Order: sequence, then C-alpha cells, then structure tokens
Amino acid sequence: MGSVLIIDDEKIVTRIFAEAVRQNGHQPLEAHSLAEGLAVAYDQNIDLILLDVRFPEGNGIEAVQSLRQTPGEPEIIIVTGYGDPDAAEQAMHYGAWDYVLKPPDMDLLAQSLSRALAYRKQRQETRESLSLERDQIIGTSPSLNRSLDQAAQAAASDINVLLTGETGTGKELYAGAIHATSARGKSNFVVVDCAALCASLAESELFGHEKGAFTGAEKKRKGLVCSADGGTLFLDEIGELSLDLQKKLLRVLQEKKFHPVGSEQELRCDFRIIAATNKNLKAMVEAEKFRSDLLYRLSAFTLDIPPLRERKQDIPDLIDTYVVEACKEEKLPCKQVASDFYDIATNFPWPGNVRELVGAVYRSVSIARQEPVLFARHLPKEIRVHQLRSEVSQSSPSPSQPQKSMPPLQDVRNQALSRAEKNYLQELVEFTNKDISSSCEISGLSRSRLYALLKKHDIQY
Ligand SMILES: Nc1ncnc2c1ncn2[C@@H]1O[C@H](COP(=O)(O)OP(=O)(O)OP(=O)(O)O)[C@@H](O)[C@H]1O
Repeated sequence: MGSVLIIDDEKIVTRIFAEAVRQNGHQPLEAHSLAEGLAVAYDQNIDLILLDVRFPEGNGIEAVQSLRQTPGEPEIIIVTGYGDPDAAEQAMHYGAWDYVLKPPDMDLLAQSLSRALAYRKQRQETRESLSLERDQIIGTSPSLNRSLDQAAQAAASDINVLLTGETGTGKELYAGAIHATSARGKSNFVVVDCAALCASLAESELFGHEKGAFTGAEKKRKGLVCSADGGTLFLDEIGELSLDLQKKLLRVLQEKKFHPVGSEQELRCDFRIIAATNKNLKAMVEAEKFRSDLLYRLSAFTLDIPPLRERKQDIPDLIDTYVVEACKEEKLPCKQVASDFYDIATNFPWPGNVRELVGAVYRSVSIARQEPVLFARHLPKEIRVHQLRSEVSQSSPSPSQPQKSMPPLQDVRNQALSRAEKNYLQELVEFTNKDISSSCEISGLSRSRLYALLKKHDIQY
C-alpha cells in the first residue's frame, strides 16, 4: 500500500481521485493548494502525488522539483485539464512520472499509479543493494541522493558515462567515486583536462609519441590513454576538445586501438571513459562544434549533477566539513558556526556551486583567524550584499508594481520546511531527553549544526 497525495484546488476532484486511490488499495491524502500540498509532503512520507497544473497561486509544474525534494522523494503524476506538449515536456524534465489529461480514464490512471509505485519499490530495493564509495561527497538532500543512486548504477557497469552539470557541482568528485567503486577501482584513474590540452601537443599527450617524432621529442613517451590501461580515463571539459581530436578519440573509442605519434605500431588499451562537461553538447552538435557520433558514444549513461541552489539543505553540512578542513589547513583551532552564517549561506544562489561555497568558507576562516565563532560578518562581502539587497527589496515593494497578494512559492516552501524542521527538533529533544549526543546520532547532524538549529528555532535544551 502506498500513500498518495492528491493536490487539486477543486474539492470535488480530490474526492473522486481519493476514492479511486482507495479502491486501488492505497491511502489517499488531499490538499487544495500548492502550499498545503508542500506542507503535507514535508510532514508525511508520501510515495506518489497526483498534481493539478492550474492553481490560483501558480503553476503546479513549477512545483514538481520542490515536491520531488520532500522527504519521501515521491513520484509525481500530473493530471491536467489543459494538454500542452511544452508543459508535458517540462514536467518530464523536472522529473514527473506521467502526464495525464482530465478527465482521466480511471483504469489508465490506476495503471500509471501502480507502475509508478512498483518502480519506486524496485528503486528503493536496488538502492539498498548498490552503494558508492562517496566519502568525499557531502550532502543528504533528496536530489543529491538521486544522483548518487545513479552514480552507483554507473559504477556497477562498465559503460561510458557523461557527467553534466554547472561548474563546481562536483563532476570530478563523482567521476572519482564511480571509478573507485567500479571493478576498475584498483587501476589508474587518469584525468585529462581537455581545456588545458595544448593544440599542437594534444595528440602526443593523449596517445604518446616515438623518440624523434617531432622537434623536442627527445624520448619515447607513453600517452595518457595508455596510462589508463585497465582503469578509467576521465575527460574533463570534453566540450573543449577540438574537432580534429574528437575524430581521433572516436576512433579510439570504437576500436580501442591507436598509433602513438610517429609510430607504425598500433597499441591496444582497455579503459573506461568518464567524460564531463558544463556545456550543452546537444546544442554544440547542432552548431556543428561537437560530433554527434562521439556524443552518442560518450553518453551511454548520462548523469546530471544538480546545482547547489537546488539542494540547499546540503549547505550546512558542506559548511561544517569545510570549516574543519580550512581550520586544519590554516593551523587554526576549530571554529563554531553561528546560525546567521548558515542562514545567509543557505539563501545565496551560489552560481559557482560547491567550489564557490568552499572558497567562501576558506575566506571566512582566514578572515576570522583566532576568533572562535564564524558569524555572517566573516562571509565575503558580495554574499552579505546579496542578502541585504534581497531583504531590502522584499520589505519595500516597488511603487510601480501592485503588491502581490500571494507569496512566492520558494517562501512558502521555506516556511513549510522550517515548520517541519522545528517540529522534528522538538520531538527529537523530547525523545532523547535533551541528550545532545544521542540527538546528534539519531538526526545525523553535527553537534555545532544541532546547536545552531536549536537556537534558530528557540528550542530549550
Ligand atoms: N558534494 C560535494 N561534497 C563535498 N565537496 C564537494 C562536493 N561537490 C563539489 N565539491 C568540491 O567542490 C570543488 C569543485 O568540485 P569539482 O572540481 O568536482 O567540480 P566540477 O563540477 O568538476 O567543476 P568544473 O565543471 O568547473 O570542472 C572541489 O573542491 C570539490 O571537492
């Protein structure tokens, strides 16, 4: 039996769907606005959501990602009275399971529902059996967990993997984890930064050369491809590879054979490729800047790593980890982190993702030097300015725009999350009889993070 949340502003619709869900042996829950739906999804462990599109407060499709990130990581079926192919595509892109038109054929809806629940059960079972050596990858958000599951699947096979995602999201980290977990984990992990390959020497760097093959080739040299024999060749920034090298790489991928520069002898190597890019390779193919046959070969398994702004709940753990690391490197005593530091860092959009956050933590630690607590004041100025600007613009509506009567979805989501967080902490403190060590153990929070959250919610301990 699964728990199915129906979010629709028309009560008659939620009632009809609830009855159908009950008849199929599942437990229905109803919500009549997106905000209410989000609050229920944060409070309860929901398996699947039937989601309407048009709400007085906004578009249901825009809420798919937020709903997918609630604790139950539910599957979502969009049920709408207004068929729109673009909206259907967008819904799939955001991770919806199905897109069904109203009034739905109840048998078909029931089929879609049970398939989604069966898929979910299977995913949970395989998640338990597959794991990834992810020691360095910090975070527990649902979207990070989903990408880790995919990485574990990739590690269990030997096919080529294409990692996509914005700069600084951790593509190299994932590549290393996939390699370490895979059957090739004991052999070499060879990193090639395609953006740094110098055009005239790129071929010899990749494939090696014979002595005297060109001016300056004083010794025979083994290339990076050969060093990856038995292991993994990680091609970072693959979108930067010239068309000429793309052609040569394609041949190597197809035949696993190549000639070092200036050599007649053909070498054979066995390696797996993991490539990474922050570019849109499909758009590059259309612009004839990337070979479609190479993209096809590389992307047997594609894994998109979400940007940090879509997994804000990982930010406090990342801060805790990197504060410890920065203090160690700077040979400073370890610092505590005040709640305003977490709050401002969590509100910042981090266009440079985790790399930018790590840089900000290091800068804050070095500014604070011997001071024992990191406050928001220690964060780089541009981050504090961003916070200030958003506070000022929220508190003073522009005179030319009528004041909105509905809050933005993000605010509603944050409030729902904050409420759920407070309830959880109150129950935790009660359950553990205010024992901080067991509270940390049960919640998985670090001591400093737990203290900060208790303080934030004004909970006595
Ligand atoms: N989930 C994470 N946990 C801990 N550290 C992370 C995480 N993601 C990224 N980092 C850190 O952020 C920095 C950037 O990561 P990485 O180089 O893997 O990103 P990238 O996506 O390959 O970036 P680019 O596209 O610019 O090459 C590194 O210091 C890495 O250790």
